[in-house]
Amino acid sequence: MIDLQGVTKHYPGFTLGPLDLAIEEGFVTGFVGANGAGKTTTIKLLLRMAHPDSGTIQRPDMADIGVVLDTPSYDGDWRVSTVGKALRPFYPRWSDARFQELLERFNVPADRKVKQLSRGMGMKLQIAAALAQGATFLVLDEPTSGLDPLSRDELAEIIGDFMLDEHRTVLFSSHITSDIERIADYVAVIDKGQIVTCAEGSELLGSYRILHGGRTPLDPDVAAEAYGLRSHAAGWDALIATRLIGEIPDDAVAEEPTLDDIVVRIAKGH
Ligand SMILES: Nc1ncnc2c1ncn2[C@@H]1O[C@H](COP(=O)(O)OP(=O)(O)OP(=O)(O)O)[C@@H](O)[C@H]1O
Repeated sequence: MIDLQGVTKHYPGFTLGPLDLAIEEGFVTGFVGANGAGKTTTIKLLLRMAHPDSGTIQRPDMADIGVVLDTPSYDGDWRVSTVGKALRPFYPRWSDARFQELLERFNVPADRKVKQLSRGMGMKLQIAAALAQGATFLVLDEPTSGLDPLSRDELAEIIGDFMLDEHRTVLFSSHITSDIERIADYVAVIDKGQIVTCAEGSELLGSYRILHGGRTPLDPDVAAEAYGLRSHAAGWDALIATRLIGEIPDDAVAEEPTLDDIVVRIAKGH
């Protein structure tokens, strides 16, 4: 349903792609990468907020895509109730009753101005709008940044409810990898404009190891492919693809990385 093939986008000093990314229908895909890796650019291309220089993008109709950004893009002087009225004409399946019901459930005051909403309320307003619109594909760009643990927990619950219908799909970018680990079925890792991997969560963690070595140096061929190799007084450590790890030296130990380890070491490069 959502498929990017050979997509590129050039900005001065940054190139996204060529990028291939398939987002599985019926699942939540988490999108992670360091600052400036290309997450928002990819999301903008998906949402037609930017045009690719090349490649093809298959996505649902815009009426089926619900968008949640870190801050709402509505006019700050609109009242929450005005947001519903303003969006209604653009979405054939829009439901005022559903919008009202969700605002009440999320405790978002209908008479409050958008600019007066807290971060958590702004996020919930956007979700209420996306669900009232009848979206089947939710795209969330950094929705949990600046949110307290309670609001992040509520978002996880809302996404869980949304996913009860097997034809619904979510793409969710975040720097808070614990949120990604909790919510996402698949995780796509982007680095310097390239998708490094996209895999089911536990498969992703299983496909890398943090190797802590002692005095025996890392095999040079493996070292060339290792990420974030660090030398220190007691030896070295690095993130290495599990398939590349042959014989582990006697004085080395392999441990399963966290998603943070993977993002950080990949960003440090070979
Ligand atoms: N409109 C633009 N004009 C020029 N450069 C841009 C534009 N939009 C993004 N970039 C550049 O593209 C690169 C990727 O930015 P992008 O916002 O996609 O990264 P990101 O992974 O979302 O980062 P962050 O986690 O910090 O939000 C950055 O170097 C950024 O400066």
